Amino acid sequence: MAPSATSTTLITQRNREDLALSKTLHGTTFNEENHQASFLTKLKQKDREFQPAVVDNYLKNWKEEQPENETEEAKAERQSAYKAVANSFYDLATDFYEYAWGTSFHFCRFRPREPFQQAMARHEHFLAANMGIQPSFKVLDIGCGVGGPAREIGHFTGAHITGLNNNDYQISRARRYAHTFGLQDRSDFVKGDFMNMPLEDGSYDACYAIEATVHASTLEGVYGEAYRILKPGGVFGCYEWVMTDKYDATNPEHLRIVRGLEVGNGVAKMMTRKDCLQALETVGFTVEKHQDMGETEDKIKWYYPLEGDIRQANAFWDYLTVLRTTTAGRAATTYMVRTLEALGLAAPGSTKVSTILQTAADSVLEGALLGIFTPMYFFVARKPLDATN
Ligand SMILES: CC(C)=CCC[C@@H](C)[C@H]1CC[C@H]2C3=C(CC[C@]12C)[C@@]1(C)CC[C@H](O)C[C@@H]1CC3
Repeated sequence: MAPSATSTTLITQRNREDLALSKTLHGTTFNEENHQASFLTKLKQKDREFQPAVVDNYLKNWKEEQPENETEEAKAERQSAYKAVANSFYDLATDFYEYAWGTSFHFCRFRPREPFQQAMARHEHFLAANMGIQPSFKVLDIGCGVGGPAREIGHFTGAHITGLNNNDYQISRARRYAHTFGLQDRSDFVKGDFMNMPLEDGSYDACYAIEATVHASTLEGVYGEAYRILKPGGVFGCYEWVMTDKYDATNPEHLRIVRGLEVGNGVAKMMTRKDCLQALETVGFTVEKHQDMGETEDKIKWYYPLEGDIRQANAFWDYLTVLRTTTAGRAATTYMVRTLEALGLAAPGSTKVSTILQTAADSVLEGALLGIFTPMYFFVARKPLDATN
């Protein structure tokens, strides 16, 4: 069902509030003329009172220190706050991501001697090719970040891409990048909640999500919306963040890693591989392909930039990427941010953000090394041709 008139008014009202909050936090860095500002300028320009409040509010979503002591009620409360969790996380983390990683916020596989940006693009092409995206297609990118994958897949396939995102700061950046890179005529960006998409039933030929639907409160909710907006016969492709079958929900060590994945990445609840396949089936998709792309014989593992194996870097820019993302590089960033904050050259709260991101990297790496986590559970699913909706 498309949203009713009352819910549309409510959505418009919330969107205005979100935008006002985002503009307050980012200060002048939200403005068009500061789009290209350096990371250091962005750290300095954030609102000095508002940023620490956003950080503290974000962390309050995990009140109980020991994950095994957390009540079902507390977990449910966080799940229902999924929107605020993800929105405040990306308000805080986006500048750090762009500084260290680029404009495509996901992991990828690597071939020997393959430069980082090329590998990232190949990962996006792999998804688009497996989905069979054609130039005539109308495609939705669910949780589009600042639009890196939408631009790459748009150029690669020739299709029209709509990016859907609930974070105003990221949407404004995605729109400006689309202009800079000449894709403004074949892309647009819509502000909205992917659990309640402001889009018509049966209006897209294809949709995809790259490491984004993990921010939903339930996978049935977001996959159900993907199903609704697709035309009969439409295709949904995804790289999903999930806990693998090796994950044991009674193991305190595993629970600690899950907690790190959640706090460090703006995730209200990590789901399992089984939850993912079950949700696709429940909402009516036919699963055509599914595979953990992280569990391969690849010589160079997808997590190498976080692990810090600088020998795998292949291009000049890769050395800079790896230097920023390794354990030492991450610690150096936090040290730099702490010093800048003490000198008044970075807004208060910046060091806490850097520390939250350290937790992200540590838990991603620990989960990967134990084989209990993958950020690239790949699937292609189809809405049946005879679906009535
Ligand atoms: C959050 C989700 C669902 C997906 C994003 C995946 C990755 C792009 C990020 C996961 C961990 C992130 C970290 C950084 C960049 C983006 C990620 C790799 C940093 C390297 C950014 C700079 C900080 O100083 C350290 C961060 C570590 C974690």
